[in-house]
Amino acid sequence: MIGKEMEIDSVKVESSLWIGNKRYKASLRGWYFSWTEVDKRNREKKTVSVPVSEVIGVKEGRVEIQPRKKLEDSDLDFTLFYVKRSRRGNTRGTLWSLGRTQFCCPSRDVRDQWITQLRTALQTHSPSRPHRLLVFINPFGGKKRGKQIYHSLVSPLFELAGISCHVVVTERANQARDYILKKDLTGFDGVVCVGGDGMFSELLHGVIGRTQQEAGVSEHDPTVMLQPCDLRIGIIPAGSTDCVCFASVGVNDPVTSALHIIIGDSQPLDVCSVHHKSTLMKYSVSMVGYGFYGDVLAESERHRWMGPLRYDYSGCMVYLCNRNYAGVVQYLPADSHVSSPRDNTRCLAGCRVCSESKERLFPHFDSSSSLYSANLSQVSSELEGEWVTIEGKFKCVSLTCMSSSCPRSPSGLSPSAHLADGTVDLILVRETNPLGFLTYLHRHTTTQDQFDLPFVEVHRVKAVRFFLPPGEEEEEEYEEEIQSSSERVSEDPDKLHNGDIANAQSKTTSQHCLAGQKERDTVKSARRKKRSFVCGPCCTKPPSVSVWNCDGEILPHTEILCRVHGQLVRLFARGIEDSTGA
Ligand SMILES: Nc1ncnc2c1ncn2[C@@H]1O[C@H](COP(=O)(O)OP(=O)(O)OP(=O)(O)O)[C@@H](O)[C@H]1O
Repeated sequence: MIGKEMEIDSVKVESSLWIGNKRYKASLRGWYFSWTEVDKRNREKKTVSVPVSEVIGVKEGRVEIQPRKKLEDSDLDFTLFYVKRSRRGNTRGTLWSLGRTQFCCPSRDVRDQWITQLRTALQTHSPSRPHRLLVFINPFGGKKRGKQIYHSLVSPLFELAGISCHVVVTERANQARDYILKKDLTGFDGVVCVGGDGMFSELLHGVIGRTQQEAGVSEHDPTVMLQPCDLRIGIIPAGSTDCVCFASVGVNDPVTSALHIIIGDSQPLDVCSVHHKSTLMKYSVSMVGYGFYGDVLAESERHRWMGPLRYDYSGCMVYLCNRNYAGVVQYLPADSHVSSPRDNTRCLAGCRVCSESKERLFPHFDSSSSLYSANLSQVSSELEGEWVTIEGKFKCVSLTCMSSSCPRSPSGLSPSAHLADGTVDLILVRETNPLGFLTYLHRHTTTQDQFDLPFVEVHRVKAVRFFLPPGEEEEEEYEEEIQSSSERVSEDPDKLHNGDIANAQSKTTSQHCLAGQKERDTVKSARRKKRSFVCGPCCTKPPSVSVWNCDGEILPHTEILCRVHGQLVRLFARGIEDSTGA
């Protein structure tokens, strides 16, 4: 008899269940819920096994949520929703969708026991699932489909999983960042953005800034040990660039990301702080690039009206200019015994290098030393040979905390970079001929090694300084002009940001510092934007100095210090699942 087969303890159930007219032997044992088809002669056939940690929800009756919600109430049925995997095209990652199976039980009692036990198992085996989330939607990101993506694809899944959400549709840039910095966040288990990399960056700055405010840590001190952030960040990709999502999940698919959030995945992420003297400029998780990548961004800003095409156009134009920039790069090498940018490994879900990383300590940093001396010998002697110095002319200098893979470059800027090992990859492309540089760029789109070129070098590092060679320092006059403009801005914040008056209120907080910085950046960027990085018939003297592109934003200074903060934040993700094993 079916009823007698039922055996229950806290997380163990076994009984016959029916799917359609086929009988299955189902069991819930520890971490797995499995069902095996049994034929009329009691022979066992194929087994399906779902980890409890990947169950999205268990509902009474026959339930459908897609394409629209439908419920057929019945005393004998229950519906199980879970993560289903499939491969997507030529990308490395695994696409997740919502799996659904309707089970019919022999009695109502058995049905209720299954539901109770499955829900208990969920609580026991998935303690880090979020219950309440703060969601920010950028209605103008990407193809302007953020609201539609959230309401049609994501919200029904959150509802099914019993997650309650407070949704804010942003009305201006930096609203999400300011909200996180200022408002009461009690009760939220995480923050989620529906948008692109720019929206993610807002959440990143909000979460890091808030955590440091509460811990009484000054973000402007480049030597300080930042406090790791508790609030996890989720990304629902809906932008024109979804690089962070792509590099941490392997695909940019809203449903896959929503399911990772629901099951409470947690992926630590290294963050690079970028300082100029004693001022925090920005945090970066993907790319900080000078030279080619800076020029392309600056040029594309001048052609915003072209839409996404502006990147291709600007890329071609800047390439044709064949510009090189003089600079001094200093770096603090990471331990080369642990990993290297050319070891041909990939940072995948459960990465051993990341999990063994103990790079959160930063033992070599000497806070008393001058960081930005133009006198090279002075800098070297002060740091007693630990920093390596390279001076030369570069096509580009890039730093990347992660592989920075994207659909166009599936392996990314540095294919073997890790998400959370406390290091950053420094890529130096020295002066070369246009064909050589084209080869370098083209290899990003193929499987060929882009570092296997005589003018390219790559180093795994913990910190980088960049400054101009003696005699080519940043213009003081320019600096002063910017300073006085930003002072005027601070006096009258309305002039720059309508409705952003709150920025002027708490002058001592991190929020104010960042907001004030943003305004200074705006003024500086506006000036820099006027400077053309493309030389043509109208360009008399090509600029000798480029700009830094920091995760898609132009930095207002050339001389910077970048420092990695290992595992500073956590995403609702698990790294790229190896699709060959999925
Ligand atoms: N309501 C809004 N109005 C204007 N800008 C906004 C709004 N909400 C967010 N933003 C800003 O828009 C910028 C771009 O947003 P997002 O990254 O979501 O889209 P995107 O299409 O990928 O953008 P981009 O290609 O310019 O990086 C972000 O830097 C964010 O600060």
